[in-house]
Amino acid sequence: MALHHTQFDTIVIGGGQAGPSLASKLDARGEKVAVFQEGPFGGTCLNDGCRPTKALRASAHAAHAARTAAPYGVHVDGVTVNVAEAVDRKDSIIGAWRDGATDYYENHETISYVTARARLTGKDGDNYLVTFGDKTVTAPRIILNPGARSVPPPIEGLDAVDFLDHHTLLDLKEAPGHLVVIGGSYIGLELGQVWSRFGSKVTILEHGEHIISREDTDVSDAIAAMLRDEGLDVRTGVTIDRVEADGGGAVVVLGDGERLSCDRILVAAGRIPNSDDLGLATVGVATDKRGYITTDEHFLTSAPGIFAVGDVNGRGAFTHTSYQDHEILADHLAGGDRTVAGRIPTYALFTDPPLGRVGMTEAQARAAGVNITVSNYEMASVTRAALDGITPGMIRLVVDADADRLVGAAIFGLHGDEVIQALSLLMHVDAPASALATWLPIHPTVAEFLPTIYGGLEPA
Ligand SMILES: Cc1cc2nc3c(=O)[nH]c(=O)nc-3n(C[C@H](O)[C@H](O)[C@H](O)COP(=O)(O)OP(=O)(O)OC[C@H]3O[C@@H](n4cnc5c(N)ncnc54)[C@H](O)[C@@H]3O)c2cc1C
Ligand SMILES: NC(=O)c1ccc[n+]([C@@H]2O[C@H](COP(=O)([O-])OP(=O)(O)OC[C@H]3O[C@@H](n4cnc5c(N)ncnc54)[C@H](O)[C@@H]3O)[C@@H](O)[C@H]2O)c1
Repeated sequence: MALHHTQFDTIVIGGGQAGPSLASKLDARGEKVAVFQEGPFGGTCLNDGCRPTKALRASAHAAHAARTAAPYGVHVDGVTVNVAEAVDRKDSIIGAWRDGATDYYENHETISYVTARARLTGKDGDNYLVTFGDKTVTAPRIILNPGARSVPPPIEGLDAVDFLDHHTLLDLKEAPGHLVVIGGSYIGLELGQVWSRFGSKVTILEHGEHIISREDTDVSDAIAAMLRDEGLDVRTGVTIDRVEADGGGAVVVLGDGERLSCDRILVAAGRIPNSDDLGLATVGVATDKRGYITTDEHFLTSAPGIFAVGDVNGRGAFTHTSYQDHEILADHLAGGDRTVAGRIPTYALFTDPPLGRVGMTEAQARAAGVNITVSNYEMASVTRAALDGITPGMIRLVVDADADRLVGAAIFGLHGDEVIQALSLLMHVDAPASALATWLPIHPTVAEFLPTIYGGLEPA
């Protein structure tokens, strides 16, 4: 920790995926900047989110590839997973990144990087007061990047058992015999599949009618089918009545009376913004009814000079949206004209194979009154998928027929997280959807089928 001043030009509260990079840019412009970060450098993404989960996903992929190698003429006997070694691998990759960045910020000659929880405590003239421990520092500009946190749903008895979340699950040294996952969305599906491949029996309990419910229902159902084929017990429309402690494990009692005995429970039932303990009321920063800080298209809150970036502003819940928030705000503070208006949503669900998404679902486009044409294609008919032997999935293009513009796409299957980005770029540069018809992709790749799929558009 190095507090170089007590009066700053900018104070960043929360070291998520936007704050430290903003601090570096403002520091490079000669500003006096402080960053307050509670917990390890790198926030959720680096420590218990995107990256450690993908490191373990890679171990799970290796196990799955070995177990299913026989049809390729490759015979691997007795595949076992040493979870402790997979976790060590994850820790060594993440630790190297975290240690390097921590060292950089903690020993920075001009940026004050402080490992502490900070709160807004009022205003003195043009300066906001920021308190940590028994100290107070001040600045006329505040950037809030405190992220979000997972919360357990209100299920009777859940608090009485030692349930896991995405943080504690990542450090298990052995796969639980039976892992029950509450919530069938990003976290539950990705981590449920990883632990199934590590050897756990996995049951996913989703109370909605479909898993990953923001997607078109046939896409959700295709993902559920893929997971069930792999041996996961994926249940939808489930009500959990209560949880009972049972020795070291638990019994999950469902609404229909079924009693599911399990060794551990993973709670993956949603996240809320970390806006409740920032002292927002002391300075007049408004939130919506779900606790997201309301901002304009430059991330300015209702208080002059206070900006909110990352998950806490409700304009995205991904590392790439938070990182882009930093780019937009840095540009704005330097007098540029970038805004968040018109940002096209894009993300992936990292099951294996993954779902890549951009723009609207078919259902959303229809609800928005767009005159759509739609084309669907089975991944099993894609040459590369057949060659690689990874055939679950589908590709969907949704086009505004009047404007000749792609309004959304879903690619569930091999390389879906990468191929979708060609379509995301097409939308970003506002190119005609018909450009796909004359595009020259590489053979044999998944993307090479996009012109063919474009040719199959029909009114929907
Ligand atoms: C299991 C999991 C997997 C994920 N996988 C992906 C993925 O594959 N791809 C993707 O794009 N996104 C993924 N996400 C989402 C992604 O992690 C977040 O959207 C991303 O980290 C952006 O967060 P942020 O910048 O808002 O802040 P965060 O990264 O959440 O960091 C905020 C930091 O601020 C600190 N803080 C909070 N309040 C204070 C305070 N008062 N004082 C000081 N410090 C404070 C917090 O302790 C935290 O360390 C995943 C999330 C989880 C949980
Ligand atoms: N691939 C990625 O980029 C990635 C990966 C992980 C997390 N994230 C981010 O983290 C956020 C949170 O992810 P998440 O999966 O925890 O939450 P989510 O909000 O996406 O989904 C929570 C799920 O839990 C279900 N649920 C809630 N209460 C339940 C109950 N009592 N019983 C059964 N089911 C219940 C909901 O119906 C929903 O399907 C996401 O919005 C995403 O932005 C992103």
